[in-house]
Amino acid sequence: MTLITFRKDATDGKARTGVLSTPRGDIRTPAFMPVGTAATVKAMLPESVAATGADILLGNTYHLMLRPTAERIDRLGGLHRFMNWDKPILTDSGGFQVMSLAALRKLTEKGVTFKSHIDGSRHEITPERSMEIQKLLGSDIVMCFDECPALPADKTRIAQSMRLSMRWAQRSRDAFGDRPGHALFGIQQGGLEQDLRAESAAALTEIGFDGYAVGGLAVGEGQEAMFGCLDFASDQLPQDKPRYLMGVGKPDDIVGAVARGIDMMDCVLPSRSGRTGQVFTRHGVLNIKNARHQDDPRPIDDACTCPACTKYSRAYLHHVFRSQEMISSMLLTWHNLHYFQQIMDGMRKAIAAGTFTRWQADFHANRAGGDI
Ligand SMILES: CNc1nc2c(CCc3ccc(C(F)(F)F)cc3)c3[nH]c(N)nc(=O)c3cc2[nH]1
Ligand SMILES: [Zn+2]
Repeated sequence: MTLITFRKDATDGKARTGVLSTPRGDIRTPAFMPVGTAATVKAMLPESVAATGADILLGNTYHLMLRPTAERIDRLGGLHRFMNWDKPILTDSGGFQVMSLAALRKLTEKGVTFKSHIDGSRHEITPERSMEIQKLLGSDIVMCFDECPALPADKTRIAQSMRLSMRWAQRSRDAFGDRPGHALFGIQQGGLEQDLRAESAAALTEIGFDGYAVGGLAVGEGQEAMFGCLDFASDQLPQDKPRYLMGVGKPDDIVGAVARGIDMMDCVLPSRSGRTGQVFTRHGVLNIKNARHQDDPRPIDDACTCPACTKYSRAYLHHVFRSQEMISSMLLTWHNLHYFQQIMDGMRKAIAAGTFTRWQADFHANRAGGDI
């Protein structure tokens, strides 16, 4: 069984481009990973997600352990078979979702107990149980079980939480065992504190992982604080392994993160906002429900090659959104995911050509207003 290998093909400043190879397929980096929370990228067929250019998608331990349960998915052949996605899947470890979704949560050294937001049943996730669930799901890239502290929090609280996550990282590593062809990623914590992030990076590097996530960000700190943290956090992590910034983000967040050494990102934004009528374009954001679109025969973006832009007018998309037709979510989600993948493709090419600085300037100039 081949291992998972990360090949860096080029760098431009702190930005990198390369390929993360797995037995289920290659992931071109920098990579954007669509969120497929409960075994589906909402409003998209798997073949449509692949057509947008996604090489990997995200699944969720928390949601799937509650319904339909990891054991049932395992009995049915694993998550890839279950959801008809044969490319790589990365699953989060569940801790973040428990803290943001579940009720009556209790955090101890052992792990987290909570009440299901679906039926009120009681559950426990520990590093060991999280590894077991992710193994039952069959995901290719497994995340350590961690605690992502809610901000704002004082430095003492951030330090205690980070040190707990580092003990859980060791337990995750021990429970993951030796699984050729599957990767385990550690998650750096430490809030916005350079010294705590350094301590976390050192602890994770000592344990040894196939990739390193920057956790604890995109939790309301704002872009300036996030970029300030990335300015030092990336360099604290091993430079020969993939770096995954969790939960990011808007197009300009993504570009700024890649410029600071990030290789992989995920965000619900393109899919979730597509369902609310928010459309991302290279000239900025528009909302299709606005009355100004109701007679507009033009496509969303005449340079976009997605089905929404090549086959439909703004007037039509306005109509089906207003009428709450399912095709609205399908077309707008497809367009947004396609657009996010176009950004990644543009960055990969620019980094390989050594023209990333110019590409960034064009990216920001294009978005500077103008009627979209
Ligand atoms: C939105 N901001 C954010 N998201 C964050 C996430 C979730 C990422 C994720 C993974 C899978 C899914 C799924 F729906 F596809 F399943 C959805 C979201 C974090 N996850 C962990 N483990 N540690 C963190 O410290 C952390 C920080 C995060 N900031
Ligand atoms: Zn489009």
